[in-house]
Amino acid sequence: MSHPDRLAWPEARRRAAAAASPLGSEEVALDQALGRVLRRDVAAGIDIPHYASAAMDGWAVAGPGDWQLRDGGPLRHGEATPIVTGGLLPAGADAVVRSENGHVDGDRLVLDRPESRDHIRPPAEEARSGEVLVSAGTRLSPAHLALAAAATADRLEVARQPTVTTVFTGDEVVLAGIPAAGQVRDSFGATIPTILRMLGASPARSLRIGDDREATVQALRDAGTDLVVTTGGTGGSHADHVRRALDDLGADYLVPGLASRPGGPTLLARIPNGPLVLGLAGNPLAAMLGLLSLGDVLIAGFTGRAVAPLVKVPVPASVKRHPEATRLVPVRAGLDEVEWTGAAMMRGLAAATGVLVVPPVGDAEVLPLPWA
Ligand SMILES: Nc1nc2c(c(=O)[nH]1)N[C@H]1C(S)=C(S)[C@@H](COP(=O)(O)OP(=O)(O)OC[C@H]3O[C@@H](n4cnc5c(N)ncnc54)[C@H](O)[C@@H]3O)O[C@H]1N2
Ligand code: MOO
Repeated sequence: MSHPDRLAWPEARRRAAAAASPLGSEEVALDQALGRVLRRDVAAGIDIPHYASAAMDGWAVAGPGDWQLRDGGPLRHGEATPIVTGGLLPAGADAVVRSENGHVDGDRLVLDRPESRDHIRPPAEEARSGEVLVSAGTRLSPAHLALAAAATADRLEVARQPTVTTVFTGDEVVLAGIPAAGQVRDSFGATIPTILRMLGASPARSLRIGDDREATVQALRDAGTDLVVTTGGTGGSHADHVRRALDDLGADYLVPGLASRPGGPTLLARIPNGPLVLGLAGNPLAAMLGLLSLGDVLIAGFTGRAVAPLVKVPVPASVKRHPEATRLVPVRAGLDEVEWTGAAMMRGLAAATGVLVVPPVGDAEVLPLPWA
């Protein structure tokens, strides 16, 4: 069994970010692309907008008022025609008068108040045909999809998502009802696959195993997915088998442990000719923060997603540093540390909107929560 050195948090994140390479891509319809990582730039297929239109309901006019009303264009100097927002501006029009700023008198349009602007949306105001509007590497939001539709895209080339097996260990874990003394209710079955999906992976299978070396070896060896995420069993006790099983399988440790509090036992390893394994501690807060620390950048590597640098902030006076380890501190919006942040507690993280990453020296960084 290995006796791992714990890596500094930023170095562990760098190793996790470099651990996987993009898996390849597939084409999906726009309405299937939310949350996927774009692999080919989306360029405007036409000028956006591609015709001059009215920005307000009212009349398209040519020249200064008053105007002779007519039904449709083209307009000559001194003529006007009704138009609605988004309507094609008739040839000859040089402005739109809003309906509330003019009135019709017989066959004339009379201006009641001068307009401060022309209320015309000119062609190509937003983008020129061919201009790149969404870059490869972007995780697609609803706004990106609406923009891609305006750019006339029908299908998008997106990254294949890494498949994940989750392996939850622990003889003492129960799934329902009142746990007996010595048992705990499961914190992970309903949450970790969902978080993995939020981070851009495709959870394929969940297994539950007892504290058993052979069962752990088998679960890791037979997973058949790009990634395996385990919980519990990362320690050195007689009941902890994740490291022993990885050693049995000849795994290489990319992150043997993390110099963080909590989440110290978090590991990342590669099984030869097999999956990457992200081993999370059993303590619920430690597991969640280990997953957010390394899982996000790891999945970004599998999908080619660009990772934005974390926002740096001074360490608030109220937040204590740890002399050797990076503290992972659940905080509210104003960077106030929440209560109940013991490694086995969930009450603090449930109240938090982010995690402050507090190194032994230097500025802190803010790790966003994917659900906040
Ligand atoms: N002698 C030492 N003991 C411990 C050390 C140490 O350095 N020396 N490290 C502590 C730290 S830090 C952590 S974190 C844990 C790591 O534990 P494991 O990853 O081996 O996890 P387990 O021992 O299996 O479980 C720990 C804890 O978590 C509970 N658990 C496990 N699964 C679930 C689940 N699905 N839902 C809710 N809670 C779960 C489990 O019942 C234990 O209470 O080790 C410390 N000990
Ligand atoms: O690393 Mo443990 O995570 O503090 O409970």
